[in-house]
Amino acid sequence: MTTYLTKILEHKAGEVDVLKQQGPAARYHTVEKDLPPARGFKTTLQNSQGEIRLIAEVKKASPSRGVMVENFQPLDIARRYAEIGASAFSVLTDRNFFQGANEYLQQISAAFDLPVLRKDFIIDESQIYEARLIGADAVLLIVAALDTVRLRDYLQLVEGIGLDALVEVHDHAELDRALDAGAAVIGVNNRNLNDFTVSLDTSLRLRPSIPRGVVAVAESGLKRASDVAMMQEASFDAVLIGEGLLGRELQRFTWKRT
Ligand SMILES: O=C(O)c1ccccc1NCC(=O)[C@H](O)[C@H](O)COP(=O)(O)O
Repeated sequence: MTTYLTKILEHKAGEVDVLKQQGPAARYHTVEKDLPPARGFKTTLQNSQGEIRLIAEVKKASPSRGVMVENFQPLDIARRYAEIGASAFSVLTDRNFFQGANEYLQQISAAFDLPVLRKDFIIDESQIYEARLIGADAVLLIVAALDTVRLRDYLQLVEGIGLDALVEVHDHAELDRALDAGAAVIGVNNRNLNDFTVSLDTSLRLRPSIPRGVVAVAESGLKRASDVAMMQEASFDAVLIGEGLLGRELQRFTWKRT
């Protein structure tokens, strides 16, 4: 069965063929010593002492919602999110499905001193090198998109080049694979990437199986202060929010930064 995630990954494979020809790994090894150290995405979110942290997603459009922000000004949006107390940014770099761009990440990384997550569909190590080169401090690894060997290899590569990984899961089987591979930051995505249905119960169901010492992030579908309070009550360290931050309620929430 061709699922929506499969459709995204097939398209991504074509992009990766082009990217590989640009040789991001070789470029990385040439400039490695001149790159600034990555800002700690994991360390920013861990030891949250019961105060849930915000990873604010700069998001123009999505497959489930279409265009959400007309006249999209990523730096203005990021400034607003920094002002309300975001601890880190998530920036979509996928052009085809999310109207994101590497340039948005580069601009935000250069302008703010908060860690930046590259939110994309990683299926090849060239994308991890590219993330480092454009100023990302962390990358998203979606367990549903990677076999066990690649998940482990990519986690090692991410760590080897000084980044962190947010390892995304949707169910217990994926969580087991993520933990076996050595994930230190787990994101539970409440959105089913195939039919786009959202259930906050996904986070609540999986949270007890995420061990102490592993940073736990609840992702997607959080719209109200009560949703955030529920995730804090369930002992999540952080929430990752895109669409919900476009509304006033979550912009007025008292976000605590480390
Ligand atoms: O957002 C979508 O429609 C989507 C569809 C298919 C795959 C991924 C998708 N979103 C990526 C994300 O992980 C979200 O942008 C992120 O978790 C924030 O979600 P939200 O707060 O609901 O905007």
